[in-house]
Order: sequence, then C-alpha cells, then structure tokens
Amino acid sequence: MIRFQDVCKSYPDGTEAVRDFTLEAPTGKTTVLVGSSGCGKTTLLRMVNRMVDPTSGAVWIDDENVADVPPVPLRRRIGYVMQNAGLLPHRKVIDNIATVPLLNGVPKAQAHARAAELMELVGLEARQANRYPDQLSGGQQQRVGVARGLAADPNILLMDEPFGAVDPLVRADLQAELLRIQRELEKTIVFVTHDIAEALALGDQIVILAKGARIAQAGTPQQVVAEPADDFVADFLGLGRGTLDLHLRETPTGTLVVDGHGRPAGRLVEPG
Ligand SMILES: Nc1ncnc2c1ncn2[C@@H]1O[C@H](COP(=O)(O)OP(=O)(O)OP(=O)(O)O)[C@@H](O)[C@H]1O
Repeated sequence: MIRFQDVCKSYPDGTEAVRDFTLEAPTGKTTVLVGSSGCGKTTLLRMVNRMVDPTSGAVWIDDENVADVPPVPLRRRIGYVMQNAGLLPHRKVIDNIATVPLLNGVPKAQAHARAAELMELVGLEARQANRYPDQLSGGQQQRVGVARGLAADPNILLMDEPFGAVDPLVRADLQAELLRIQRELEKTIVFVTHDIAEALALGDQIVILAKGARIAQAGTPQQVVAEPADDFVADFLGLGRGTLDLHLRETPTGTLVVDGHGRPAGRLVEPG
C-alpha cells in the first residue's frame, strides 16, 4: 500500500502545487489521479519515488517512510513510465528495457532474457529487440516504456500520462494491454492522466483532483459516475455539458450508444 499522509509541496518560487493531501493507494490495485493541467498530479506521483520531496507530510510504502530510503535504491525498485516513453535514443530496445536490471547487477544474458519475455508480455515482436527507439512507432515506444518499467519486477508502477502522446486507437489498445497485464501481475499502480475516459477505463480507484491537488472525489469509477460529489466533478465527467449525454440508436447490426454529439460511445450489451 502507498499512503500519502498530509503531504504539502511548495516549489521554491512559491507555487503551492499540493496542499494537505491524504490518500491510500491499495496494494495490487490501480489508482488513477485525474485532473486538469497543473493540479499537482505529477508532483504527487514523483513524491513516491522521491523525485520530489514533500515540504511537509510523508509518503509511506507499507510501513516504510520513503524519506528514510535513499533515492537511488528506492527508484530501482519502483517502476516509472513517463509520457513519450523517455527511452534512451542511442540504445537498442532490448537494452532500454534491461536498463534497471543491469544497473542492479543482473548478468547481461539474464537481463536480456527477461527483457525478451517482457517484450512478449507488452505485445512487441522479438525482431524489434535490436531496433533503436526512433525505428518504432509512438505506440510501440510506449510499450517499450511499459516493459522497461516492469523490468526489475517492481511491486509499484508509477505511470505519468504514459499514453498521452499517441492517437486514440493506439491509446485504446495500450489501455486494453495494461488492463490485461494488470490482471496477470497485480502491481500497485499509480496512474496519472487528464483524460477522464482513461481514468474510468483503468482505475480500480479514481481520484478527481482540483487545483492544489484538492481531492474533489475519490471512489470506484461506478461510484463517481453514479454519484458525482459536486458540480466540479459532474462538470469534469462531462455530465450536464452534453458530452456524456448518452442515447440509444438502432442500427442494422444492433443497438449503438451515442453521445450528445452523435458520436458512437459503445455497443449496448444486455446484462447477464
Ligand atoms: N519545479 C517546479 N518549480 C516550480 N513550480 C513547479 C515545478 N514543477 C511543477 N510546478 C508547478 O506546480 C503545479 C503542479 O504541477 P504538476 O506538474 O504537478 O501538475 P500536473 O497536474 O501534473 O500538470 P500537467 O498535467 O500539466 O503535467 C503547477 O502550477 C506547476 O507549474
């Protein structure tokens, strides 16, 4: 379990990014922090692996205060996946994935064997192992980023808008892969996004944040959609603005759900 306890963060220029934030991210579950640009999501995420230290308060991993763990060993046991994958351009895919195990002293052959397994897990082809990152598509690069985050077999995976830079179809693919991988591996994931649809799709728990990392609402996707805590949350969900104003449209092949703009939102499946 990850526990943020009364954390605050003010940057040296006086920006108050996080004010008195308390939250538990349960073990083996995906917690999604969702909110508009600048509300403090990345700052919170980086407190877990000490890329940012809180001004006050504490972050706990189980019964260990991360402030008591030196940053380098801490980061080597926590997976981190960032937007644009953050790959090393002059290193082959296989070496990018094996980076952390190699730093941890795992012999090269073993680290590469593990990297090859991970490539398969995230849906990359074996022949892509010896390519360089710029020889892959954006979506494939993100898959490499996820594989690299998992390479040291961390219990915790931090993901900062990992699918933000790819087109919607690839993004949906990557989300589906992550759900599949998570069903298998049951990592404790903290996932940052500004996309409410992504949050609803991926989160066991979603945390809707306002400026200063104020928790507007935390709960399961079902709870948040069924009972938005206030107008801010309803607005963020698109309720009341017509975007989630769903209707049924009969088509020759079945019933389609469309949104307020007539765009398809999904297929209606009868319960049971
Ligand atoms: N190193 C820094 N120095 C000063 N201010 C910072 C620094 N890093 C972040 N901030 C400010 O802190 C606030 C929160 O930033 P943060 O990156 O955590 O937000 P975010 O929700 O992740 O935003 P985005 O979705 O745009 O990445 C913003 O006002 C930002 O400008």
